[in-house]
Amino acid sequence: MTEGEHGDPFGDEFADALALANGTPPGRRPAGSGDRTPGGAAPGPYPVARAGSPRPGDDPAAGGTDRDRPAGPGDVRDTAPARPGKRSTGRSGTPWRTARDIAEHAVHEPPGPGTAALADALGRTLAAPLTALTDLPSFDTSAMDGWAVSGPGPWRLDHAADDTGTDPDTGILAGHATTAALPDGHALPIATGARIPAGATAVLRSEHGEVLELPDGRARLYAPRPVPPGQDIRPRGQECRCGDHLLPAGTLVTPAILGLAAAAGYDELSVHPRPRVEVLVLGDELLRSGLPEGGRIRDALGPMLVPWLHALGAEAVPLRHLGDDADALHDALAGSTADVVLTTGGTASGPVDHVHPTLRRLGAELLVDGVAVRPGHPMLLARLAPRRHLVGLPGNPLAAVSGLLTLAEPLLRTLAARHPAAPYRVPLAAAVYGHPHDTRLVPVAYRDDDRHGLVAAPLHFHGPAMLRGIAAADAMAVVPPGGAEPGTEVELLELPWPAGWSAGWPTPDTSYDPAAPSGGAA
Ligand SMILES: Nc1nc2c(c(=O)[nH]1)N[C@H]1C(S)=C(S)[C@@H](COP(=O)(O)OP(=O)(O)OC[C@H]3O[C@@H](n4cnc5c(N)ncnc54)[C@H](O)[C@@H]3O)O[C@H]1N2
Ligand code: MOO
Repeated sequence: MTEGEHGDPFGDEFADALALANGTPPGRRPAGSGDRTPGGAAPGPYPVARAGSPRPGDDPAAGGTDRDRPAGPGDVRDTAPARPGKRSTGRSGTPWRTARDIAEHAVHEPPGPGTAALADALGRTLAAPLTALTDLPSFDTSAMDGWAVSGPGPWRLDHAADDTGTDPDTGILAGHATTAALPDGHALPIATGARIPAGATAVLRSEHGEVLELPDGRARLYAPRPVPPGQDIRPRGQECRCGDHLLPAGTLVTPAILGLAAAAGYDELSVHPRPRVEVLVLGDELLRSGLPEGGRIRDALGPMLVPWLHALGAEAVPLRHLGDDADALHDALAGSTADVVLTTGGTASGPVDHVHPTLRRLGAELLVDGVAVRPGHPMLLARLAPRRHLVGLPGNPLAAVSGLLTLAEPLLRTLAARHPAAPYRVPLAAAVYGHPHDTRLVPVAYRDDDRHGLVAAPLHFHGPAMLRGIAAADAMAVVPPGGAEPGTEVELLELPWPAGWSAGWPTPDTSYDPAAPSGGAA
């Protein structure tokens, strides 16, 4: 870790804290690490102000007053030339909450709803209330294996089989029904889930009844104690009546909801479509397989982002690796039909960081250009066209996660018509150093604490280029500028793994193919 990596030489304390977190000795800086402006600008404590108008993101209204308006060349508010060292990636930037708010409101509403077969509805949002299409249960149902009995016992067991073919020995099975009414003083074997015959007043569990053979050769059923009327009968409509509202529009479809919908008679559901996201991975240095070698490294973001996006309710079209090719990026952005394009890398001001210049070339409107958050401050949000947006994630992997949670999640949430997660605050198990001015997002894991109950323990290995911390995390803690003491309640951004489960793993790219020779595609 160098301060250059964070792009913001805020003094020893913060640099040292980060150095500690990243396992490097604090207080020692590599020679020249203050020289973070390749153009030779003095490494002063404050970033050089950007040429042109103020950042639109500094004003919450700036990104929200003319939403969905087509972008035109005159919309480009970032007029600074994309020369290394000239564009600031330092302290300034849209405040973290404002950035999330701009992303959430970058589109007014989700695309119109459609219908989806039950299995395809998983992870989408109900566009209409779920209303019962039937009573549940739809008939009086036996809750236990035993006997349907009529009136007080003992009961005769010689009730004749009826014309539906009910076997007097097995009785009424689930999925079957008898049309004959059970006379008072009679009993008939019945299985859990079977329809209660007319005339039955209760069900006697098999373990509670005793069948005795009388001298006359006929069998009688005895119960050790009186059987209250209605015992172990689930009456029709106990859970709901046909027409009852089961769930409101806007509910995220989980596996449990699929079960309820099927029980209530649905074959398909009215849901909002998943927003389509195209992931463009930038960087010539990236390998798609094998071990890092010759200065090249593995692409860690492609494998992570596609399923993560799916968990956020989006559908990722097959991702593309574009290298550091400005024209390829231009053509990909110009030709994309996705609701959201997600780029990784190339957001800073290095010689092959093509995102800003390409957005200018396309006349895109920058809604957020840099966020006051660590890691990930060079992240950006741009409008390519009405209802088509680009989220630029920084290349450092944890910085990319930060951009995903800060900008992509709120935008996709609106597009997928999902509700925001309820605000969630948990005390910190240990102190977390703060940035002097910026919000920090820090991976945490839940622990049980004698004093505070559930606490969030900050994890090591949370440097911007590291994924080891987030891989072990339950959530990202939102640490305000200045840091937080142990026991301070901090807001948590939960990771979408439980939601991801409900959102339909595996993703289409990784779906199990029983015909595949290996027993399933990786
Ligand atoms: N002069 C300055 N340089 C940088 C600043 C700054 O303020 N001034 N900010 C730093 C910060 S903070 C970040 S974060 C990065 C953002 O850089 P880019 O978005 O342009 O990303 P790249 O330069 O392409 O890559 C950065 C880093 O991440 C690695 N990377 C990229 N993609 C992947 C991937 N798919 N999987 C794994 N690793 C990836 C890449 O190899 C680089 O090591 O800029 C700093 N620079
Ligand atoms: O290295 Mo940076 O702060 O985006 O993570």
